[in-house]
Amino acid sequence: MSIESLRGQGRPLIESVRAREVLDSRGNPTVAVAVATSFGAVEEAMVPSGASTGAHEAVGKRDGDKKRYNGKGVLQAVGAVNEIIGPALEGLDATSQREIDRTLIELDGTPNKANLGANALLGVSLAVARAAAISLGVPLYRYLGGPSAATLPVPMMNVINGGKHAEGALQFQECMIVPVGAATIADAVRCGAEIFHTLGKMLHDAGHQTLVGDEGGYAPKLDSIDEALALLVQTIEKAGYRPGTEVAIALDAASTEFYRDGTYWPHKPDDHPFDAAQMVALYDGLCKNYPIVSIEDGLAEDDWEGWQLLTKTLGARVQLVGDDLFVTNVERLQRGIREGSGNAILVKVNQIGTLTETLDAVETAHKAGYRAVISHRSGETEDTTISDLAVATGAGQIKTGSLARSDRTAKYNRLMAIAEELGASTARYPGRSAFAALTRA
Ligand SMILES: C=C(OP(=O)(O)O)C(=O)O
Ligand SMILES: [Mg+2]
Repeated sequence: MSIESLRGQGRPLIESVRAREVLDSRGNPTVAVAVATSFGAVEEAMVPSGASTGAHEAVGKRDGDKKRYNGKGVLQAVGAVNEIIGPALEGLDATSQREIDRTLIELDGTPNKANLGANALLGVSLAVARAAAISLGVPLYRYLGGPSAATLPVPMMNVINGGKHAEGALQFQECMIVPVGAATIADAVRCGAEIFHTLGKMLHDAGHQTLVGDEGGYAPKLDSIDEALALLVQTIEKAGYRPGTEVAIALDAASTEFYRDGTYWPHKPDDHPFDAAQMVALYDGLCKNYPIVSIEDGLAEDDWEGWQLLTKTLGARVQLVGDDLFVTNVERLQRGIREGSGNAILVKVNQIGTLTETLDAVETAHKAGYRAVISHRSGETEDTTISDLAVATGAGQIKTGSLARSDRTAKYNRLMAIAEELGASTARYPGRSAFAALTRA
């Protein structure tokens, strides 16, 4: 028997691929895909969706039929999986993820995956990986990351929601707490929950409403980012932690959302406009006054020049994360690396649409000395694949919302389960070192 004929033997083959429509955390429809293998494994993945989406993201397919889910139905994407993608993958080795993702990209045939839909492709790509892992009897993080998958991520927990994720609140989209002083992921989660509840009480006592936004953080009507940050520092102290040393702060300005005609409007729509240099000065001031370790989308998605200035000014001291700027896209990331824009990438699986392209983005970042932060979307599901992905890639950081709403806590709970499975002597929690500058290759 030749080596060729042996290839594939003993491997789990894809027997069926089935998609269906399910609800996400905003009550909008999204795609769920189940993959069955010849080893008897059946695993499902669900696709998230963003609200402050970047212009350069891969495009998920929505039906546009106003009579179903106000035009947001995903039956076309479901049909693409059941009628086109599934039949093309049946019989393939489920462990050949790179070949499968290439097939998905070719079947779609467009640069932004608008033809079959990035939601259709991603659901299949993730479900294949999940089914392959279960078929081989290994957890997903180990299947994807091998023996080096032992680093739990430091979470950036979004406790104050603004921008597009909460009505009438701050322009800045996310104010996050970062438990850099915790010893384990379980300690980090407990610390986050304690601060979250303390914040709720402080907001209530100050007469603010304590309803939560899309990512489970509070959404008080605060006048300025300064007010939000001062409140966070006070809350961290009140909860019994030292701001900066034990719990740091991270921001996602999501500034593309308040960028119009070449200027930024970081305060209120009727306040005065800022140019990029003024925005950089604003961040410089905030970083001097508050223990900020990370700023995401400080400038807009196509303001490459502004990003260079931001990086020159703050890049040695602060993590500068490109979300809408890089959209988990290797080509855009490579431009940023060449030009010195940012020093970290936010990694969202549905921005690019396949697992291997996501892994390539993380690898490209790490090789260039950029950090990678694995991230949820504002519209999520109970799917916890990103928790495994964070451990598999050794990214060291995750952004997955607040300590309320089960679409967010599912990710934290999965991380704690992974840590327990690895065991205390194996699981690493990098703490502050997750934010130390990587050496450039
Ligand atoms: C998670 C985010 O929000 P969305 O999913 O709405 O893009 C983000 O901007 O980082
Ligand atoms: Mg963002």
